[in-house]
Amino acid sequence: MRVPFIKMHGLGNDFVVLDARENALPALDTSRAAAIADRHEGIGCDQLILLEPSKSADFRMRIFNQDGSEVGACGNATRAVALLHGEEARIETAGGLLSASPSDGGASVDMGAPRFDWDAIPLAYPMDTLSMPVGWEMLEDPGAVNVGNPHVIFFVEDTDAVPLDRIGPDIENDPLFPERVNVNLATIESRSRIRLRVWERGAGLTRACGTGACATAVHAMRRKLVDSPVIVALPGGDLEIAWEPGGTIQMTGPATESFRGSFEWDDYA
Ligand SMILES: N[C@H](CCC[C@H](N)C(=O)O)C(=O)O
Repeated sequence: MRVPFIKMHGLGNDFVVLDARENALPALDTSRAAAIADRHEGIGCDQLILLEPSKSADFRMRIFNQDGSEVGACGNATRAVALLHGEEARIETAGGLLSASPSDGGASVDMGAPRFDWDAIPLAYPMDTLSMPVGWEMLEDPGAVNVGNPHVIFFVEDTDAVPLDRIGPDIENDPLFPERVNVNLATIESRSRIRLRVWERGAGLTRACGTGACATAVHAMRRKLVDSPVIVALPGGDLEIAWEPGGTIQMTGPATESFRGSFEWDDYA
């Protein structure tokens, strides 16, 4: 069975998008998702995105990390599929109902309300998620936020001075995080700008992480370190994040279609 795909990215965080809204696809399982996402033997991407019909929204977006794990949110992919859809969209995801408005070269997305309770992150036991009494090597005093997926955020003097490729997997897989976690390293440059590097759950170091930018901005606002809106500067480029306590998170930034192609479904088992 020949299957078309659209290759897209948000600030270099890249996706293979399968659009099954009109024509259903056979069930996509973890191993097939990982095989398609494999950068050496597959098409290659950070996340595989599957669009399907929805009973409660314009369409459903399913998100599979490069390791095949299915997760609840992907900020950069939400902007990409909004651009692909081409008009205002309400999008059903496992992490909640989102609304997106495409603009030229990108999109603005209402990412829903952040959650802070320890069991909403989730953590393995009760803890203050605004200032957690835990640490890994030179990283300490993190915060945790769920924005449809779990994030832990550390403030550091210099994001480039931390060996995130070595420490990231240790934190991602720590038993404190029963569903694993995305690891964010942030430097507060001013009250209107944050520098951010992310080790993503199930994908590793990426050039950008939209939900990481949302979680980090909200955490920095809760600690009264920045104002809203704030620019989050990722290796791949900038996102603008706005939030007020009690409200939902607004994320604005670019999205790009790289190319289109097709592949033989049965080649990826
Ligand atoms: N790795 C994330 C999913 C992708 C998030 C990221 N690519 C974004 O733009 O938000 C997780 O396992 O929760």
